[in-house]
Amino acid sequence: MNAILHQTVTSRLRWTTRILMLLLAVASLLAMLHTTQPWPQLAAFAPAVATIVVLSTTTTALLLLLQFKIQKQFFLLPLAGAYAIYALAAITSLLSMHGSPDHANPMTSDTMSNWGAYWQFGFCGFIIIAMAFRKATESFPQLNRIILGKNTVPFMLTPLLGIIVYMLALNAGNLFSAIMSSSPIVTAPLGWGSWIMAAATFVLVRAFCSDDKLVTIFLSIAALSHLCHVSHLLIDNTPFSANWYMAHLLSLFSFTTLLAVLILQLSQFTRDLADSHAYLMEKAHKDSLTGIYNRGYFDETAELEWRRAQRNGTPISLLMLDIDHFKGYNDQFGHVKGDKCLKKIAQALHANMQRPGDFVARFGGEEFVVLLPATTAEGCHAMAQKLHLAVQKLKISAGDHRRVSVSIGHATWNGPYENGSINELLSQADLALYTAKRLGRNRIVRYEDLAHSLAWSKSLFPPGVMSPQ
Ligand SMILES: Nc1nc2c(ncn2[C@@H]2O[C@H](COP(=O)(O)OP(=O)(O)OP(=O)(O)O)[C@@H](O)[C@H]2O)c(=O)[nH]1
Repeated sequence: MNAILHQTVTSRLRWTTRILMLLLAVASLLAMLHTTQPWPQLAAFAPAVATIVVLSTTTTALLLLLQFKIQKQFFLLPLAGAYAIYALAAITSLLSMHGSPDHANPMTSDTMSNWGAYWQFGFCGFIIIAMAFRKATESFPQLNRIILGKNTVPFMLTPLLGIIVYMLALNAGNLFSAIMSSSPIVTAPLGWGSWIMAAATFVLVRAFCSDDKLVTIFLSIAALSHLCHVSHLLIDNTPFSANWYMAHLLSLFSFTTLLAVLILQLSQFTRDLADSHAYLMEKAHKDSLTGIYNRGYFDETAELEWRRAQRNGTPISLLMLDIDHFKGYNDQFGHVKGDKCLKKIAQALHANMQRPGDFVARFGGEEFVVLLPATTAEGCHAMAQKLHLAVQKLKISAGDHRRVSVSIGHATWNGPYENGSINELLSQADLALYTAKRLGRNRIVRYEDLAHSLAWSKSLFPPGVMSPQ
């Protein structure tokens, strides 16, 4: 399957992304010029943004984990960790909103909460780790195999352990109140530390992975949006100011860009999977030479149709066709022409299947089987005549002014179903075919006629050979 994330982007997309990043930076700078300008107060804005961030980061983390499982690329794991950390932080932020929009943010106006600093550092830290792994595995792809071994589980637990230890240390063992605490504890230095971390993340994403892969491009946009977001929060976080709104909008942007690509990737995976499934089903059910259904498909479907007929109490018919003197044809014209002849006959038979449920399959060698659900013996006989004629109409020369012909035997089951099986019906049709061959070929024999002529059948079938009832 083609992984969109690792696809090289077209130069048009590369330039579009560069222009988009430039616009993002310019818009951010312009907004900074109107930092304190008050905007209409939308009380629901901050909770709405926090909710969207929770949903998008959680989904992104889950999709990245899914990608990791499919692609076995180790860097996707810390990347998922980065988004998981942000999801956790956004949930905390959402839970701690007590009517004041201040609490929607990791950083308050002039200070920054411990928790906010933790998530800013965690998010950026994990992205840097992911990029470092990506760079390393580019040069040493075998690293993926080593890392994906037994060490994966402890590695996955590390961020979780870090969060727990941090909370315990912070709040003397009271985990829940540590999560809910939004009181500004740490002052400006952590805010600046956070900004430096965001700036370093952007620079490293660009420097570590200056390739043109889709994942790099979108991570660059996400990292730049995040840097602008942190910058806005740091300058001024007065609720409902232009700056405050901009910071929130940027946070949305930074978390939805990668999500959009991941959703695109998922839809492509689903499409590829459906295509592969359809291709494999086709391969598994079709005969490679003639293109019609194979024996495996017949066995599966005939059993189902038998049970359906049993449930509905309707008749079911079966025809067996065999090309006459095909060995002689092969010997005379060669196997390549023999194959062509088989193909022509198979296609002619297939073209005459008109009712839904009717189908022809290659039973093996130069033998075909036709299943006719809900068809009486008379209907089946009419179908046999039609197929016999269809082969005659092909006018395939068998040499010496002869044409290739087929022998047909058919049988119909009218019940009681509990005393029979599809295999028994198959044996009856086979017996009728055998009789057609014994009687001189190029003809149709119905099993029901055999069954009514017991004396005849006894002479035809010596002891030990299955005879009609
Ligand atoms: N060209 C070709 N020949 C095949 C294929 N499958 C089976 N055959 C040939 O079909 C012939 C079947 O021969 P037999 O079973 O003796 O039957 P027949 O010569 O048709 O004689 P009757 O059925 O009694 O009329 C053999 O020569 C097989 O090699 C195939 O896929 N391609």
